[in-house]
Amino acid sequence: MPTITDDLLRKTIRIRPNQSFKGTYGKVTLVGGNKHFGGAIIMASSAAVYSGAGLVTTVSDMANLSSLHARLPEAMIADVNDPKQVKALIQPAKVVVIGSGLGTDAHSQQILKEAFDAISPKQIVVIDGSAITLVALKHIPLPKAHLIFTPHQVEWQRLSGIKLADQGDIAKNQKARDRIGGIVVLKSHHTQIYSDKPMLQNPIGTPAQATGGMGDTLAGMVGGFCAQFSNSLYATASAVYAHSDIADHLAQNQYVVLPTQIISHIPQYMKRHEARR
Ligand SMILES: NC(=O)C1=CN([C@@H]2O[C@H](COP(=O)(O)OP(=O)(O)OC[C@H]3O[C@@H](n4cnc5c(N)ncnc54)[C@H](O)[C@@H]3O)[C@@H](O)[C@H]2O)[C@@H](O)CC1
Ligand SMILES: Nc1ncnc2c1ncn2[C@@H]1O[C@H](COP(=O)(O)OP(=O)(O)O)[C@@H](O)[C@H]1O
Ligand SMILES: [Mg+2]
Repeated sequence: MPTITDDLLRKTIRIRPNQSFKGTYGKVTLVGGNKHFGGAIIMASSAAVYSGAGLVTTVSDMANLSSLHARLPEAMIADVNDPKQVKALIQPAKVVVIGSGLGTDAHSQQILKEAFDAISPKQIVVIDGSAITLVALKHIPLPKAHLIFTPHQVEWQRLSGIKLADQGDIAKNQKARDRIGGIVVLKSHHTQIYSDKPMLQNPIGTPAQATGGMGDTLAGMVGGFCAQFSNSLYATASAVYAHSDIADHLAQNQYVVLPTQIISHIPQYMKRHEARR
């Protein structure tokens, strides 16, 4: 079973060419954050910006407008309750991250459907949190695109039908991924990444990461890495590894590692692990 090492980061994180501009590094649109879960979409959006995405737009409930602007002035924001804006901001994105803090009520369901309708086949779509739950429980059809699912174990149980106790069975998980398609980041204390290639195992990470918002942060990182680096599987695996490696480092001196602390360390970490000249 292949394990991810920091070699993969050096192959994935390219040196930025001098002749480049924000457009070179990909547009990411994030959709999520209802009135109660604003923090989730703020963390995901911050993780995308701090991972180096060229242009980040957050489509969220307007209740989150001032907190998002105050914490992350780099991001643009649009109203998730305006279907025209949802469509207009999804269409030009290279990567769409959807679901972090979206919620699962009827209104969230409507937003997810509108967002999926706006997606086109060349786009990369990171499906996280509430979006996974809605797809699984409300049978919302998936868009035709390059899909990356980031379920925790309960979300994977909902999506795949595989009970938590059986999720140690790699063949079973692989079979479910083959049925669903795309890339599946099955998050746990040792996250596994399923795709049409052999499963990639993340060998690192710490229980200091077991705190709310940790997965929202990973979803934003996956979005940011996929916006910039050409191989989506390697970009995803690199984001997973970097997320855990930063956490491991901080956990040497901390009982718990906060998602926002991981976010603030991403730019320095990426510099230390970029491709060698
Ligand atoms: N600050 C925020 O705004 C936050 C918002 N969040 C959002 O809240 C929404 C619901 O997500 P949740 O994951 O809380 O709710 P879910 O209903 O999807 O699943 C969580 C439930 O499963 C249980 N569980 C058992 N084993 C687990 C495992 N291995 N991993 C994870 N959960 C396990 C948990 O204890 C909990 O009862 C998502 O949209 C998410 O993005 C959360 O990320 C928390 C932080
Ligand atoms: N014990 C642990 N060891 C390593 N990583 C962990 C541990 N517990 C949680 N994590 C990581 O934290 C994240 C939790 O994701 P998730 O449950 O979706 O969080 P949230 O939705 O609250 O943001 C995943 O990336 C998971 O791998
Ligand atoms: Mg989550």
